[in-house]
Amino acid sequence: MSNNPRRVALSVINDVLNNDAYANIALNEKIKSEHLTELDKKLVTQLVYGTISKKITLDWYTKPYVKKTKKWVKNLLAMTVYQIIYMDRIPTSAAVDEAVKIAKKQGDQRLSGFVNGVLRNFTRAELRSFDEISDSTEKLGIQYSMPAELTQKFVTQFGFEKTRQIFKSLEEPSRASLRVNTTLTDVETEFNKLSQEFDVEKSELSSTGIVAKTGHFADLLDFNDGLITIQDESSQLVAVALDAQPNDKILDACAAPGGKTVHIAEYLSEQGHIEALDLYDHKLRLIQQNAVRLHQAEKISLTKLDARQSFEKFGAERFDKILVDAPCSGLGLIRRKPDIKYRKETTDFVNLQKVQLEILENTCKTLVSSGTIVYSTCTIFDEENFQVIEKFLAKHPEFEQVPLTHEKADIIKNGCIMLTPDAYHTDGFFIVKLCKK
Ligand SMILES: C[S@@+](CC[C@H](N)C(=O)[O-])C[C@H]1O[C@@H](n2cnc3c(N)ncnc32)[C@H](O)[C@@H]1O
Repeated sequence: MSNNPRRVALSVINDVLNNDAYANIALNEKIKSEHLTELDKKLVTQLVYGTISKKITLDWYTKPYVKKTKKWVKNLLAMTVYQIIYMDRIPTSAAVDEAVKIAKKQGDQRLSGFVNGVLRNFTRAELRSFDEISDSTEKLGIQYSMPAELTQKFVTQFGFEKTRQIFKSLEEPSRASLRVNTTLTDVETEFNKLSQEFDVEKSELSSTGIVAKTGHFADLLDFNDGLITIQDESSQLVAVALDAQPNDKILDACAAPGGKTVHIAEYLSEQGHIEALDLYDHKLRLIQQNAVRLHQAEKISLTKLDARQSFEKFGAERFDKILVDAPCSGLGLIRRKPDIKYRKETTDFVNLQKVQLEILENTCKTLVSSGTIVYSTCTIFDEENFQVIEKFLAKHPEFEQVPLTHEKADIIKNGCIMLTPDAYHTDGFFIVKLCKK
């Protein structure tokens, strides 16, 4: 018998919002372990991502009726209000009845009465208007479900209007972004093939990129055979910036799951080589899987190593090029991973910057003279981007910045690629290139 999809969704939402689980991992595990029909799997996915991404807004809607209650009850109310407001095909009465049943089963008679009362009050009243909120920054945060501290951070760096544009674009569904492995096929051939089945477009940003509004590309034969891979258009610009030459020896300091490692490898001949590092065995295995699938495994060595030990491991002047695709807050990924915005560690910019600088500091000693470092992050905040580079260059006069260029001039800021998620509907992303004199 199939399990109740709302109960399954609530347990994932509780794990993510109350116990800091990652939404994608918690959801995948639950979907695998519970008996659900294909239709229910879709419903669970929508309830989980919809409720998590709009949690602050949803709580605000029921706030007048809820003084204090348990966290899971608040999550249940939010998930139900999400269905009532955003899912036209679910009748309000069905959403409320299901919530009351869950409250009775997971709590008791009193809690189910409370849930029933709140939801009846909510459905009887007119939907609150955001115009009730007088402070414009607070209003923006509540309207787009962004925590207050983070909203303030966006407004401080980008200004009010740009922040609104970014938040608005984060509400739109993510697109699927593919990269063609040009060592095995060409963009035209893949584009024509994919066009027969999907509504695809060529990427505006990456010459080897193809984008689609929807589609399950990981099930395709060409994905399995390594002719195409899934990679955001922004990430596709990193290997291009590194400009690997066929015989280069390259250090990929923070490599897992290896999306950029395999892309760089595609530029190398048999004489070229990449040392790919990461902290965890299970993550190194992901690089290996990618490398095998894209037919690049012979050019890549995997080492479990803290990149801050690169010099001790590899010695001086060992690499022609280095990629530091640094561990970061990931705040450029909110559209695809909405739970990121609620994580405490994502706004610990001091500690993140410290680690980012330490990685650059150590790896740079392994670079040959005239060698280049590309530093990239999937975040758009200065602390993890421009400030890191300013501090690094201030301490290392032997390095200088190499300005990056792109035919879309609006993605270049101070010689770096800086993609905000609203501009081309990509992840938020940053790339800078440095050269050792
Ligand atoms: C942004 S992700 C890299 C994504 C990867 N370059 C790609 O394109 O698929 C950062 C990676 O750095 C790893 N990492 C974090 N701290 C590290 C360190 N001190 N040394 C090496 N790797 C580290 C993380 O485990 C994570 O896999």
